[in-house]
Amino acid sequence: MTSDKSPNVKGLIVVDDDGQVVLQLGAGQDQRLTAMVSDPDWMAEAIERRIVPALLTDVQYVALVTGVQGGRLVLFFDQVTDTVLRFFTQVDFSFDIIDHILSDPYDAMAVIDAKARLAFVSPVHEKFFGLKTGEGVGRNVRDVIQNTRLHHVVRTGVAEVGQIQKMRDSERVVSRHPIKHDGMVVGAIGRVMFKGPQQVEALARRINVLEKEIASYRTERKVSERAEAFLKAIVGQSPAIEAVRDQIRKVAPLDIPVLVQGESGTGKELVAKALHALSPRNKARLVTVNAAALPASLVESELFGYEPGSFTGADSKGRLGKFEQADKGTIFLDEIGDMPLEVQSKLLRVLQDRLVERVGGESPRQVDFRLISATNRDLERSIEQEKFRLDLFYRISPVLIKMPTLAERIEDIPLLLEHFLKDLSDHYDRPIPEVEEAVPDLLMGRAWPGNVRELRHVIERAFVFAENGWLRVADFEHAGHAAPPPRIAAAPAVVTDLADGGSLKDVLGQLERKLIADAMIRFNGNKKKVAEHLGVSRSYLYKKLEEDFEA
Ligand SMILES: Nc1ncnc2c1ncn2[C@@H]1O[C@H](COP(=O)(O)OP(=O)(O)OP(=O)(O)O)[C@@H](O)[C@H]1O
Repeated sequence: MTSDKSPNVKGLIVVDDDGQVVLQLGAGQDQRLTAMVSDPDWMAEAIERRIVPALLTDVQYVALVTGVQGGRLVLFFDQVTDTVLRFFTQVDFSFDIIDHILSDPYDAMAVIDAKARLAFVSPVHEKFFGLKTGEGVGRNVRDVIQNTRLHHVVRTGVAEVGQIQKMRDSERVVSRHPIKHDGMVVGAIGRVMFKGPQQVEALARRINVLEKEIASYRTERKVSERAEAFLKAIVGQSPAIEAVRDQIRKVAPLDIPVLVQGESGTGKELVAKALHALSPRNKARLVTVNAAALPASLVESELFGYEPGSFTGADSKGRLGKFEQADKGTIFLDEIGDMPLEVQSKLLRVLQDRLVERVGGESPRQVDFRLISATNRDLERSIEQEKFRLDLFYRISPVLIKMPTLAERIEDIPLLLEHFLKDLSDHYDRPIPEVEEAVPDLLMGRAWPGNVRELRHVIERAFVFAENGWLRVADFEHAGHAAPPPRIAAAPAVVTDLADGGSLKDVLGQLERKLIADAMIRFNGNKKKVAEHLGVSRSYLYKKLEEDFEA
């Protein structure tokens, strides 16, 4: 190194084999350094490490210890950066590391000074160029290394990274860095990063593959988190509901039909959603069909689709049936027990052959779906009464998941209460209320013929009355729900407003009209809210409004 700014030898001390100082030059005359090298412990360590810090209060040196005939030579260098000083202070084998870097058989390296003269060529690089050890040193880099640009780098002070350099008929990917001292370029270092662009391409390909793998793991994780969310949506910790969750986990990955049986409002649809979300078909659709809501005349075209112009009133473009929509996914046939017998026969054929024929179509189409069905009916009884086909029952129910009624898992009510209050607070954009201690007991003490759906409605009505951030027993009374004696269904208070007499059907009809009218007033005619509030479907509400109010 020739620059004044580069580390300089500031002095030296020579000691003989007995440890006596025999020569001192420059900084080596400093008494403190003399005392240091005269200390046998310091010298033993310095011989071992070869490069050691020599720190005085006002100046810091790095000492290099080397053997000479009849003794040792200690050279003192100054202008050492903190990092270098730290390296030599903290690493006992710093000399070995430097030795490794300079002679690493995989690391081809060349160092030039500010005048573009080679100062060092690593052994592997010398071998590559057919040079003997040290042969290139002192020569201009351009005369030794083909297509080098190191001389540019010392001139411009700008690094060049990842460049392809042709040397001796092969290409190498190289990096060239200027080396600065106190802001001045004192030299440059060139290193081979990869043995040829192919190596870089191979690396890029590997990175690509890894990136794709990571992306697919991320998607998988997201899918499984989403799937778990569907399981969590089935709120409850009772053994009965835990058993349902276990069954879902076991059965979901298998491609077999599942029948979910349970009273209305027990969460059958939630089970169907979780089964789909945890199945390998979760990237395709879950298509829900409510068999009870379909008039018999439309069931066929709904399920199997129709060709353009196949019947009056049909969409001129034709329509995909639900089975085709569920291709590669899951079809959920809700209320399957209410399906007319003739449709049951057609469904049976689809389940046997996995072929659907559109209304007005000529050739059947192959579809790939998983079937989940649900019913609140006792299908065995329907079979006895010849309302449901036995062969269809076998087809749809290789796995049967029975939903517990709310009465069978009454201990879940506090959790359900908490869950619905959070949900309602989000929905109505109100804070979650505190719950009076007696409320869970009140809810656990009554009968729930409508199961969780009914519980949700009761909580929602009381929530509307909740004031000052508290949900109290009185709010349930306001909502007309504390009145019935525990677990015995009684006529709601509104019955007293109804006209006396008439058959049970008439009285129930009147009661229904009154409830609908009250709700229409309360929700300003918003039919969606009215249907939700009363726990009926919107189509049922429309039908009732047409029959009873607009006629
Ligand atoms: N375990 C549960 N955790 C949270 N919510 C539930 C649970 N069970 C049911 N619900 C809620 O109760 C309501 C009714 O549930 P769902 O529609 O799944 O019942 P269902 O058994 O399919 O009823 P139906 O036979 O009348 O169609 C929904 O609002 C649902 O979110």
